[in-house]
Amino acid sequence: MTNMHFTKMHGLGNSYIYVDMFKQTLDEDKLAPIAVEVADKNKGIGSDGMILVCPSDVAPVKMRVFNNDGSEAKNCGNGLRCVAKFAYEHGYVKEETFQIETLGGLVEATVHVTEGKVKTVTVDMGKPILSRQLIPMLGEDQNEVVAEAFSIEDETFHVTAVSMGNPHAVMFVEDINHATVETVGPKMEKDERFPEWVNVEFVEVVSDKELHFRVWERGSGITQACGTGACAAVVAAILNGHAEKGKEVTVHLLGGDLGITWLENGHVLMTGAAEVICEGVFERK
Ligand SMILES: N[C@@H](CCC[C@H](N)C(=O)O)C(=O)O
Repeated sequence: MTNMHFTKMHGLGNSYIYVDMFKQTLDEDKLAPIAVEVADKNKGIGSDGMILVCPSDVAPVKMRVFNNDGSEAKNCGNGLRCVAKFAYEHGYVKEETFQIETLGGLVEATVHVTEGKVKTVTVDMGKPILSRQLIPMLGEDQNEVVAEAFSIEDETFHVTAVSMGNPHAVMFVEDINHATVETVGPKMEKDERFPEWVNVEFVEVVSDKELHFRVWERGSGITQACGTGACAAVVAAILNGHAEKGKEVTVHLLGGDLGITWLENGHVLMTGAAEVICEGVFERK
């Protein structure tokens, strides 16, 4: 039996088990099974996955993200805000603006602190990747995939593909309350046209400043929120003429709101909450 110290945190209800790798080690080949184990709501702690807060050679801290099926992702928006809070409140960084290494590259986080506690975090998520090959998505070779017809069984959807370090397929719907997240989500997630699978987002445009959002996450299914997905949704909204670059868009997710701006310099800024739920020790067999 090995005991693993953890902190459960969430960003708008998108919860992960955070493990402080500054203070403990886990075998590399055990990471995927541990993520599945801790995420289990009946026999584990219950979460959308596991996030390792690790030392880095190129930044004060590095994030590694595992979905609740054990697959590793290159990025996680809600995770980045929680890692920023964790690193700042544990004294691994002293500045309020610092870099975080992800498998998708470096991002910059700014923590907003009240009475010594981080309440919200702004992350410069970098530039979205729009090239079909880099999403990656198969199909006729045009550089960007904007409102491309995509048939599943006898239904046709219009997909805009955006990578925020991880792949997203965004679709605009008339009424978010009737979005077919549970049925279309898993089919599109593992469709062979997405060789690395994909996060699937359903978005209702309220105005050029407001979107409603639901997600089927690759490797985790329905979650309350997806930070990278919300960034992808705003980029897709702008590419489809529903919103404007340089102006903040409020994205309403099941678990709360995110403020997202696709800046004129190409970077995407995301601001939202990060919260601790509990800390404890997980007894591993
Ligand atoms: N919840 C996340 C994204 C987590 C990874 C994703 N499921 C993937 O496999 O790419 C977020 O807040 O961005």
